[in-house]
Amino acid sequence: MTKDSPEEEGESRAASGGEGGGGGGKGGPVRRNRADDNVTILTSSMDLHRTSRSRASSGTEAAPSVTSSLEMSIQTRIFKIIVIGDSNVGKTCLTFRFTGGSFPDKTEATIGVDFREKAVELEGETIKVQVWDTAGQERFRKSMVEHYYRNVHAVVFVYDVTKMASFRNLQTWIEECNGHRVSASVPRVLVGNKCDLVDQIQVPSNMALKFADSHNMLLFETSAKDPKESQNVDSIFMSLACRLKAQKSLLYRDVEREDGRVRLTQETQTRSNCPC
Ligand SMILES: Nc1nc2c(ncn2[C@@H]2O[C@H](COP(=O)(O)OP(=O)(O)OP(=O)(O)O)[C@@H](O)[C@H]2O)c(=O)[nH]1
Ligand SMILES: [Mg+2]
Repeated sequence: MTKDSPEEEGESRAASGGEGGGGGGKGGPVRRNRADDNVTILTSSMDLHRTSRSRASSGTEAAPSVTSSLEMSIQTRIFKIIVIGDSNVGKTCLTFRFTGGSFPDKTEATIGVDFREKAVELEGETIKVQVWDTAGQERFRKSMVEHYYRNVHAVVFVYDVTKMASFRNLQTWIEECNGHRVSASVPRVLVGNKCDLVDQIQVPSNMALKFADSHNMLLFETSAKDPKESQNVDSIFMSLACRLKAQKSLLYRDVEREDGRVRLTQETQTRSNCPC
């Protein structure tokens, strides 16, 4: 289902793009990273709600309440992560598993985009991971593509391990991503989904790993369906959140009120103490 874009508020608080390189693709065995001990998942939500910042923005009333809302929202950075790939590879199920902790009974082709969000704690900082579950079918995505890539912080490319065509098409998805001026420094990961279908696997791990390495991406082979893989699915998003946190830290130096709206001035600084 297509919903209102949360971009405006995400852009205002999240670190723009990212720096420091993709950082993945170390070679060796397929990464099956487990969530870091320093990571705590606080809450999850299947719908993206308006945040305190945007509510504060609309009012012109008492400054103290605006200030306290801002103080709360300043503490919460948002990382926008988009999930891209062929239709039917399991993008909706993977994002559902991460944000909701379960496998959906039934899914329909995503139209436009579904937003899902989860608050996590990394080294004492609460961060909102905002997942954009995009449509794989061209007819359901063409009017949205610009929005997908705008101010994105990380990209998850998904293929179905039981469908070679979905793996071959990754090149096209990467080209689309590059064509939308997504910086090479924005972290990207590769996910082979549906590993529970062991008898039907068409894409060998070594082939996927080679591809991931050549594009400087980490590879995760997992299953949105298998509950035992739940932590591995979490690791996909948590590893990106860790890297983004390590790359940038936002400082809000100034709060101005302009024409009845609150405007935040932001500054970034590099950090290098990611626990992952
Ligand atoms: N066996 C198995 N089936 C899965 C898995 N993940 C998703 N599926 C199934 O694959 C089908 C497609 O899943 P979706 O998550 O809707 O696929 P999508 O990539 O979001 O598709 P679009 O929205 O059209 O782009 C559904 O029937 C899911 O039940 C998995 O890990 N294992
Ligand atoms: Mg979908």
